[in-house]
Amino acid sequence: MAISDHELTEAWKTVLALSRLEPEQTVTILTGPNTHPQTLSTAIVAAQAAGAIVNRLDMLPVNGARAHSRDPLAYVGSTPLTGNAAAMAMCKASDLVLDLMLLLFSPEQAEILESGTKILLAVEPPEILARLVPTEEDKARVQAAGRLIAASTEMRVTSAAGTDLICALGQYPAVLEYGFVDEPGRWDHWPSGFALTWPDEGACNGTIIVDRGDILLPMKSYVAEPIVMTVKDGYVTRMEGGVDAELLWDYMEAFNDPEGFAMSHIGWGLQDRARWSTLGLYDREQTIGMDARAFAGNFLFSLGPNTEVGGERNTACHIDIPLRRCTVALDGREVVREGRLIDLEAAQ
Ligand SMILES: O=c1ccc(O)c[nH]1
Repeated sequence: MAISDHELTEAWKTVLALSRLEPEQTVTILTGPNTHPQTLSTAIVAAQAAGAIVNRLDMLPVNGARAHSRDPLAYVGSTPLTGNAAAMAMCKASDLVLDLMLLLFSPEQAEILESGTKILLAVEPPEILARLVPTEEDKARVQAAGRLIAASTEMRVTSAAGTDLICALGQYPAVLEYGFVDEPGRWDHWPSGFALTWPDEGACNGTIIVDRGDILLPMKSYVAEPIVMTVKDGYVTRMEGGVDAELLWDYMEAFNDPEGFAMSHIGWGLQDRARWSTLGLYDREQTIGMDARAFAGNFLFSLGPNTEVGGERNTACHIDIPLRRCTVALDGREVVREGRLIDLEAAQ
């Protein structure tokens, strides 16, 4: 449902203020063919209102003839910035990049962040951006989860459906997604509201049941028949189930890359303003499904890349699978119980 330019401009002003944008700082807005015009026009107004020097860098699309999905998160790793020294120089010379195109899971994103530039991803439609404007409370909740991840050596995920997954932790940092970029060199995604990390390489084993109603992304489907995934030494080695399982496997095989079957990030949803059911009300191409990734109490796991945390696995195949009704425990301490969030701050 549409929102007004005024409402989205105010939302941008809030997010840029939370991101500590200062007068005279330089903002580069990365755009592409799928950038929403209202998101762009209101970002420009809000960034100028903050006194920033605002540039636009419009990128030509890549990978279109290789990908089997139009979702920008479906085919990752190479972007219009890959091998593009001029565009990289502009991003690195900026204090803040507003990514309205999607660089996520690319070595170029990591390289820009290393220069101290902040990157904020924002590609959801305007009404979802406005509904999920981040807050300091979101940040506090995600940070509390991140502290627990950083202090833990094991994540165990179980469910009545039969999930039983054990992941060793410690090799990789916690990645916090609370929707704004308030530190130099930080990446975040507006909208979001979840914490994640990666299992230690090769140290993730067990069974994951993707049950009825659980979500496959970028398919944007609610699974109708359970998928039984066998995880061995950090890779999904078997997928058994009905047509959902066959469709997923067929899609992943198109990449012809065994690294796409590796476990990627693992974590849980903390956003109580996001809902499991929202995805079902949108056409597939209208959203990348951030409500599905962020709804409070999900267990979100992913397959594919680990470049976000400095890993070498730059596979183009990236699958996100949020599960309901799981229990997630860190060194035995439950953070989600049967799909319901445990309030860490209250429990402390
Ligand atoms: O914000 C995001 C989006 C996709 C993903 O896999 C991780 N975080």
